[in-house]
Amino acid sequence: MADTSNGKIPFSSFRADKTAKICVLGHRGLVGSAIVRKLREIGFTNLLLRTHSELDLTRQNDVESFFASEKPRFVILAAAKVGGIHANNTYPADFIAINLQIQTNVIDSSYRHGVQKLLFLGSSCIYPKFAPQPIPEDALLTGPLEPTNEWYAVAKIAGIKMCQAYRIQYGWDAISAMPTNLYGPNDNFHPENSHVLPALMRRFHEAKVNGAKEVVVWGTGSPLREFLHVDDLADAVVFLMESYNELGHVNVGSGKEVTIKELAELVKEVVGFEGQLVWDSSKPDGTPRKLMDSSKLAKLGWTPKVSLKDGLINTYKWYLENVKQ
Ligand SMILES: NC(=O)C1=CN([C@@H]2O[C@H](COP(=O)(O)OP(=O)(O)OC[C@H]3O[C@@H](n4cnc5c(N)ncnc54)[C@H](OP(=O)(O)O)[C@@H]3O)[C@@H](O)[C@H]2O)C=CC1
Ligand SMILES: C[C@H]1O[C@H](OP(=O)(O)OP(=O)(O)OC[C@H]2O[C@@H](n3cnc4c(=O)[nH]c(N)nc43)[C@H](O)[C@@H]2O)[C@@H](O)[C@@H](O)C1=O
Repeated sequence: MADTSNGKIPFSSFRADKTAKICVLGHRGLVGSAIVRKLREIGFTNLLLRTHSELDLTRQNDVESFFASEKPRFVILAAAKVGGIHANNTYPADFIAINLQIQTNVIDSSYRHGVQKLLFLGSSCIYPKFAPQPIPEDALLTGPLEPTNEWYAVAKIAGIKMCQAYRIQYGWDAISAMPTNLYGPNDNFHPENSHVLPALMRRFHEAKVNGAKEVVVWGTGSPLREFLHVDDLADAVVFLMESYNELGHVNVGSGKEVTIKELAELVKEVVGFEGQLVWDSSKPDGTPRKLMDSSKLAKLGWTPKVSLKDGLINTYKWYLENVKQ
């Protein structure tokens, strides 16, 4: 593996010691659970995990005591207040305050208690609403944000900047990954507060079971979105922990985009719903397009594996086995 260090922080292998204590925060969520699966699959044996009720990451003193006593070597921060367009638009205070609290507490305590490397997860919504497409990393802070998720985006931008500031001031190895829209096992299938893909999977499934003739889909169907299976994201996170230790954040996308209408048709087919789609244009479309430029990650040597069709089939199987009543 090539030495990708920036010359300031010594580069050391993440995979070398499978007994290293790795703290994955948010391990029961979509992303955290996939990262735990991946780490276990490649042989890590000393994972440090806490549920939200065991450790509320918004509580500074509790986070401080946790890091002081546990002293993990690596931290992957996948705990956050997360939701789809409706949740982001309806609970702006929660999205900015909870995310700022969690990430500030975790990043600062990790640094002060000797964590060797931390990975922070942002989101493609950090970029301006009308960023150039595909969106390169340096489009950050070049224009106004999409209003439906600006509160969450501002918190995530602060997280990236905090990692950069600690690297610059203290020479500490904190890196940030920016995933595109994700989906897979352990997603949130809430009817209103979830993201589009799990929301539609549940709605089409319930319509099929109940013999409904129509399913309502939000917005106009014209926005374009890029989807990445969460197992690919987990693989990319491990790859970045192993091979990246520079200042700039890194986009993680599939490179493939679909309109919401195309996505709805695909989910409908996978679920086997045979009725009609009805578009509710009173609901927001959000940003018109957000395809990320993931060439930086590709040049480092990582590419995704799971196609959207296969990922949908795998996720619906998981849904049938784990979620439906
Ligand atoms: N889902 C997506 O499409 C995308 C996600 N991301 C990023 O990936 C990360 C993980 O997202 P995702 O897995 O989808 O989110 P989930 O909502 O599935 O999981 C979030 C996890 O964080 C935990 N959590 C929330 N608040 C607290 C708290 N105060 N203290 C302790 N734990 C807490 C949750 O526990 P509990 O449920 O018990 O509250 C849950 O386990 C986030 O940073 C998100 O921004 C980035 C791009 C796209
Ligand atoms: C990951 C990302 O997720 C959010 O941004 P978003 O991409 O707009 O996310 P979304 O999945 O909620 O919607 C995508 C599109 O799909 C349409 N849509 C149709 N029908 C449903 C539906 O039933 N539910 C939802 N949620 N959307 C629907 C919806 O109107 C929109 O046009 C941000 O929170 C942001 O913070 C963020 O990081």
